[in-house]
Amino acid sequence: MQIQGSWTQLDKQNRDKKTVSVPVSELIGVEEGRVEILPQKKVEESEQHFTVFSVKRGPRGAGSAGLWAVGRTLFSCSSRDLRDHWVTQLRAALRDRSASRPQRLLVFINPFGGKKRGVQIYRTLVSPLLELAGISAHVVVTERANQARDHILKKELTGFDGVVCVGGDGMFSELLHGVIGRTQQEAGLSEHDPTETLQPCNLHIGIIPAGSTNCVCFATVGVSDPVTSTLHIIIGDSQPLDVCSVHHLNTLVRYSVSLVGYGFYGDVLAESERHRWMGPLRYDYSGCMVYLSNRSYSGVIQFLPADPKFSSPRDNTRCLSGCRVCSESTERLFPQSDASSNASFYSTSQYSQDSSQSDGDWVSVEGRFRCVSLTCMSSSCPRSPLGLSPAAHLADGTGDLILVRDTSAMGFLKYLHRHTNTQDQFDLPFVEVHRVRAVRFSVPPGEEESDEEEDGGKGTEGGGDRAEQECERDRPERKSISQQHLAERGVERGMGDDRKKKERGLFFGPCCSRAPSVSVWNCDGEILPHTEILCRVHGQLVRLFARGIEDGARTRSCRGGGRKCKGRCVLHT
Ligand SMILES: Nc1ncnc2c1ncn2[C@@H]1O[C@H](COP(=O)(O)OP(=O)(O)OP(=O)(O)O)[C@@H](O)[C@H]1O
Repeated sequence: MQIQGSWTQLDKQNRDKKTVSVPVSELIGVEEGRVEILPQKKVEESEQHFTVFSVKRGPRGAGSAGLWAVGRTLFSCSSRDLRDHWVTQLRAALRDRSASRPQRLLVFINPFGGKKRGVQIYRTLVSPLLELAGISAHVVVTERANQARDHILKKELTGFDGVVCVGGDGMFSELLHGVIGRTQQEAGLSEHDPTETLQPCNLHIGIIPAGSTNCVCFATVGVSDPVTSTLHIIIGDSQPLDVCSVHHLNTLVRYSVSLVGYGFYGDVLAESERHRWMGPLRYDYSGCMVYLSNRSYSGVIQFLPADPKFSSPRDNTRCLSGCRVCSESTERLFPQSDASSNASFYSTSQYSQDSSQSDGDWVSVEGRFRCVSLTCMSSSCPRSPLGLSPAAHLADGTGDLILVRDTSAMGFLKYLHRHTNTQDQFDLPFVEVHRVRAVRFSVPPGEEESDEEEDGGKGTEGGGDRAEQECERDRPERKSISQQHLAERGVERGMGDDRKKKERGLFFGPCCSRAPSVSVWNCDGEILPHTEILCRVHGQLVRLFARGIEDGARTRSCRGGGRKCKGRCVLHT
């Protein structure tokens, strides 16, 4: 049952204005006196006043759904005793009814993420709110890539209720790998075995968006806003999240929550890594260049379909806060009575990379594709508000596999454009979408990249681009994953293979002087070092301090503490 606090606002003539209700679970803190927290802390001592801080939802409307702010309500009492009584009672209510709230957090700040404002964002917006809520934080400002992941994997974490990153999707990925890896180590499980039923992680992950891409935050909260995310952490929201493990020959390559993409999305990432010096603009530039190059790739895709009776990628539903499909999946994924059923569901034979189509359940598709994408969530972002797969679920143990077959340049543009509006991007003859539990990808015999050792401009070092080199000096070890793989694979060499010249669009020819026979995989913004992979979706493997996207129509609008509420309120018991 949700306990509500409600009060009536009074205007200057002490007349009732309106009654405001706030669930106790959405109270942030109570302070004696007249207090302001943001943008700067101001305290005015007063024996008869106290200030209540609570979650305030932003006005409904384009772009603000899901935006939370700090609501501030000033109460005046007839005596100091009465004031103290209220403060004590409210603090006790907060303590008693908030078992899920974190008390101690481990925070990692990437000082180089996005516009390099991570430290400032934490100091000015996050830390004051954590302090108000009585949450203590141990803060690590990272000095190198993968420091946060290694810290979580190796250091003592006793006493922490959650780990938080201040950064972008890359930082989130570090925490994801650290938390999953640590949990499996402690459980004595092998992450490399694709048939293993991994142990769900108890340590919650919080994301304070401060990167150039904050897709995971946007897709799980609905907005990319540091204050909103901090408030979700404070009130101890808990959103389970499916995670896809990517394997190559029985070795874990990476975990992904948003996109494992081959073809267009892989090429855009590879191209953008070469233009890192451009900053966030590089994604637009690379998107245009790769689109103009008009490439498609051969591939064999095998997938294990999810049970269509629970949901489908084209059922026009949205995974919103309190999603029914996800809650029902919890019961299926973690049946109280029979813990072993999960293991048999994912039987060894079904996941063996060597197994053939005779596995029965596996479906096989072969052809030339513009892109092959697997996503465990809608992957909505400000540019694509409904995302790659609008009906995908955050926590139902499935992913959506989107196959875009080779088509004309105009056809592909139509597909891409539909991500930016409400038109159905799957309603095109060259697009198919499947809800799946696992996917295998291989290159047909004879199409493998035969020329990995081909010469010519390998890596970025040889490029001699000064701006790029200066940028890299700012970001020690940043080159370690994607750029290393690019250099090793020779993807940056101009992608040469004259055999494929005839497959280039004539009109767009100048943009793709040489077409490659294979693409690369983009795994949540990192390039994978392998082409042939096996992906498996692990239902509700991690938990975020979030609650999914709130349906604006269903949420209560709390206006307490707004500018018009000058603060004289009467509390109802
Ligand atoms: N101190 C550091 N120096 C260099 N790299 C770091 C540091 N801390 C974290 N990183 C790495 O930087 C990468 C990008 O960070 P993050 O996701 O926070 O920012 P971003 O701006 O969204 O990233 P990108 O520039 O890749 O879009 C992460 O993969 C992380 O591993």
